[in-house]
Amino acid sequence: MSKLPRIRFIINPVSGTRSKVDVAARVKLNLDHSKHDHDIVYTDYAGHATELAAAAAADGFAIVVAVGGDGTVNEVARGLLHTNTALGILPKGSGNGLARHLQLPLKLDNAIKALNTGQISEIDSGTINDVPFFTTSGIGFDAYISSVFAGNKKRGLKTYVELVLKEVRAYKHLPVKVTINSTELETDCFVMAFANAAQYGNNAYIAPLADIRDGLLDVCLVRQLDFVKAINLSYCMLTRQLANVQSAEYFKTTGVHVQTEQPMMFHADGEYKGKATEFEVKLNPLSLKVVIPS
Ligand SMILES: Nc1ncnc2c1ncn2[C@@H]1O[C@H](COP(=O)(O)OP(=O)(O)OP(=O)(O)O)[C@@H](O)[C@H]1O
Repeated sequence: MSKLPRIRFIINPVSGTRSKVDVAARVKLNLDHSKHDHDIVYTDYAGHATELAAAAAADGFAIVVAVGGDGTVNEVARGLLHTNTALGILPKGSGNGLARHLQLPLKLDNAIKALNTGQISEIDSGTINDVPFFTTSGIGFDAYISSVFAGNKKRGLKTYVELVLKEVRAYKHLPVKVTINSTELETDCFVMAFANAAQYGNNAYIAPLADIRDGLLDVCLVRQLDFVKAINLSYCMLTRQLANVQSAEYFKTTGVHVQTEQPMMFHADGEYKGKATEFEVKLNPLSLKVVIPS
């Protein structure tokens, strides 16, 4: 029997904005079969990828590759947390936040080839109310946008930008009580982002200084937003700069507690997760192995 390290590809057949390519055929063509054995499985329903990934980890697979968007990456990564099995990514979504942060190739053939020569590294992960995230989570406007985006049949960056521009004027900040680095803060909150990676995806940098291996969350708080601040913040996000202090404030911390009077929406890696009046956000240092380009 072959003793080669094994790779499992988990394909979400419903993810991606691009035309449906035959991933199995491209894997056959580009994977170095002298280095790895592989198999390919497909998800049948939302949440299935976590079960498939956890089963692969328990079975001793060296690498499990998420083939899909950030939702699929999140589900696969959850199944691999605190195991010896590393996460690989063939990015097929519209944002591809973790793939971009880790500087993985975005083109399918190149992403497969990168697995042949990649090295294993460890990254932090976070939880918001016990829901794991790997790039960002957040409460307020960005969660509201993910809730609207989730019900939108059209995907992609253009749809997303149109949606943000349409909703940003109507959305209202809410009062929150935040405990961060032992300091209590009573403030308005338009959006509070908890960043493990620097970007949401699509090279939109909500926390330009975030380091995915530093054991810390980068918190970005936007208390209120008007038109001028929105322009400043958007410009800074797209040029990877910190926004001025009138627009946004940044904190580094191992955890955050937030209490609100009115229920606020929250998201994990861009997936809407519901509403709550209390949020416990935590960081789990070096809790996930990943394959990165060597
Ligand atoms: N077989 C399936 N049928 C229906 N939904 C699925 C299936 N497999 C996975 N899903 C769900 O599909 C959702 C979307 O997946 P994903 O985020 O990877 O793709 P995407 O939405 O096209 O990408 P992006 O979020 O980058 O735009 C996930 O929430 C996942 O739970």
